[in-house]
Formats: sequence, structure tokens, C-alpha cells
Amino acid sequence: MADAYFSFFTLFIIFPLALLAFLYFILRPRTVQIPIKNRHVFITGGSSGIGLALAHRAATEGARVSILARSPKKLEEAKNAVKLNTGIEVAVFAADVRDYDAVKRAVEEAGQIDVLILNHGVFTALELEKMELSEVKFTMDVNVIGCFNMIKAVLPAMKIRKDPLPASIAFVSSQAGQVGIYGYAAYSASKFALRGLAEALQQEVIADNIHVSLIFPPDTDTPGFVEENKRKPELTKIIAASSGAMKADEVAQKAIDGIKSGSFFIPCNSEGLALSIATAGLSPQRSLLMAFVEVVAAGILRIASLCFQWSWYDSIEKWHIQRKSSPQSS
Ligand SMILES: NC(=O)C1=CN([C@@H]2O[C@H](COP(=O)(O)OP(=O)(O)OC[C@H]3O[C@@H](n4cnc5c(N)ncnc54)[C@H](OP(=O)(O)O)[C@@H]3O)[C@@H](O)[C@H]2O)C=CC1
Ligand SMILES: CCCCCCCCCCCCCCCC(=O)[C@@H](N)CO
Repeated sequence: MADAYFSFFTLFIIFPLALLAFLYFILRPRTVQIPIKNRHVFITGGSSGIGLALAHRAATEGARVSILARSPKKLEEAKNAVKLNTGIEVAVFAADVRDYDAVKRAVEEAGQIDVLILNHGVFTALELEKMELSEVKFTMDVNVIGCFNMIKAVLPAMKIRKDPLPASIAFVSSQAGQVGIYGYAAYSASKFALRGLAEALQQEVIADNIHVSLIFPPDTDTPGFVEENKRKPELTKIIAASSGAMKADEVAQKAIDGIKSGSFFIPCNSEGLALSIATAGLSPQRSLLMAFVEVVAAGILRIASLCFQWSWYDSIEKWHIQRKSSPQSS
């Protein structure tokens, strides 16, 4: 009896406390709070969907907001919408993130940036076999090289800012940037690339008090998503339905809260939280609680991940069998 009590005590009290104490000492980088009120938040792709919702959110919280996208018309509409909603005037910049010179001009005109949100993105869900190589290159150019262009343009001034407050660079990735999904060969590759970029960049800019975040939304109701759905493979829909769909405002709220608390990974829903814990790998973790959960839940989440793989491959197998019996519906 005394032995049972002793092992219960060790397992559920001593071990967790020792783990917490150990994690408390080793966790790097340390926690940080990044205020956005009265600071300059610059959002790429801010004229539509998640980016526009981010602009609304940041303006509501008292930030000075700039948005950048290609279409001047959509930018103007976004500006009017934010003005109508919040009374705040956002600055707009028409540029293609693939064009470094254009991006640099916009950034210089906008003035020193405290929070850079790299939200622009293009997505086509299609089997690689059916996708033109030009579309693959386009996806990589906008989603990946576009981020490099922006960061190269923003970083020099961000590093020498007079403001002693912490600054932020946040990437809008996707849950398809945490796990490869059928139909997203190009898109998943582009979003996975952002994780490598973010992890390396965080080590390079930590000494300048700049903090990097990666936001992982699930399917989100936006104009881009409506367009994507027009030719999305059935299997992509089935697999992506493993995570719930969200509204752009909800994603924006999660993203802004995550940026303010300096989180490296920012999941947006409960499936996303499980996915972030399951794919924690060697990413930095500032939160003691999250680090604790990652350590304790690693094994069980690996089992959950394998169950998801089992169900996805099962859907793929069934879909192929069905297609063989009725070949006309490709
Ligand atoms: N909606 C979803 O289901 C999900 C979306 N995401 C990610 O969220 C981000 C936003 O998506 P969402 O709001 O749905 O997309 P939308 O298509 O609704 O909006 C995309 C925005 O990016 C801008 N943009 C696109 N290409 C460029 C470019 N080359 N240069 C500058 N700006 C550009 C667009 O403006 P313009 O065309 O005028 O340039 C627009 O403002 C993307 O990175 C996407 O991958 C992640 C998970 C789920
Ligand atoms: C233990 C693990 C739990 C796992 C739950 C896994 C759920 C994964 C679902 C992935 C959904 C991908 C959506 C991509 C959305 C997107 O980016 C496009 N709409 C393009 O905009």
C-alpha cells in the first residue's frame, strides 16, 4: 500500500514538478509580450480574406495599419471597408511581392515597421500530375520568394529601430504547412519552406529583439478559398475536413493574440493545437505549459497521427476503387 502510494506520488507529483522546473530553466527564447497599440503593423495580402480580417483586428486594437497587395482596386475597397468599420485610415501599397524593387519602394514609403505579417499567398489544389510546372513555380515564387523579398526589404530598418519595444515578423502558413495533403504538393512545399525560414530567421534576429511567429490556419472562408474550391480534388476536401473550417475573423483574432504573446507556433483551432504539438520537432517553444504538454503528450499524439494517416489512406484507397468501377468520374 505504502509502495503504491509512493509510486503514485513520484509519477504524478515529483516527476511533473521536476520536469516543469527543468523546462523552466532551459526554455529559450524567453517569453515576450509584443504590444500592437500605437505601433505600425504592415500586412501583405491585406486586401482580402485573412489579411483584410487582420487589418480590421489590428486597427480595432489601435495599431497604425498598412496593407500591401497587387490590385489597387481591391486595396481601395479594403481601405474603405476598414474605415467604415473602425473609423481608421489604413495606408495602402500596390506591389507584387515577387518584385523586390517595388516591395522596397513600398516599405520605404510606409516607414519603420514594428509588426510585419506575411499573409499574401496563392493556392491551387490539384494533383501534381495535372498541374503545370509554371503553376508550381508561381506558387513557390509568391509564397516563398515573396516572403524573402519582404523580409530583405523590411529587416534593415526594423533592426535599427529607435523603439525599445520588441518587434515581430509573422508568417501565415497553413495546416498544409504542417502535414502534406493530397492535392497540395506545390502549396504544402511552399508552406513547409516557411517553417525552415522562420526557424532559421528567429535565431538570426533574436539579438535584435525581433520575434518570429508561424500561423497555421485550417480551411478558412475567404474569397481565395471560394476560388480554390471550384476545382479542388474530392480527396483534398475529404482529408482537409479532418480539421474544422473557420471564419477569417476568428483566424485573425487567434493570429493577433499569438503575435502579441510572441508564440512561435500559432494554431487556430483545436485540431491545429493537436497538430502543432504533434509536429513540434525542434521548433522553439516559449510557453512552459506548452513545452510540458509537448513532452508528456508526444507518444500519444504520434498514435493519433498514425490513426489520421490510416483514415486518409483508407479514403484514398476507397476513392480509387470507386473510380475504377465508374471511370468517367475522374
Ligand atoms: N483560406 C484558406 O483556407 C487558408 C488560407 N491560408 C493562407 O492565408 C493567406 C491568405 O489567404 P486568403 O485570405 O484565403 O487569400 P485571398 O486569396 O482571399 O487573399 C490573398 C491576398 O494576397 C494578395 N496577393 C496574392 N498574390 C500576391 C502577390 N503576388 N503580391 C502581393 N499580394 C498578393 C491578394 O491581393 P492581390 O490579388 O490584389 O495581389 C490578397 O490580398 C495565404 O497565405 C493562404 O495560403 C492558410 C490556410 C487556409
Ligand atoms: C494528432 C494530429 C491531429 C491532426 C489533425 C489533422 C488535420 C489536418 C488537416 C489539414 C487541413 C489542411 C487545410 C489547408 C487549408 C489551406 O491552406 C487551403 N485552404 C489553402 O488556402
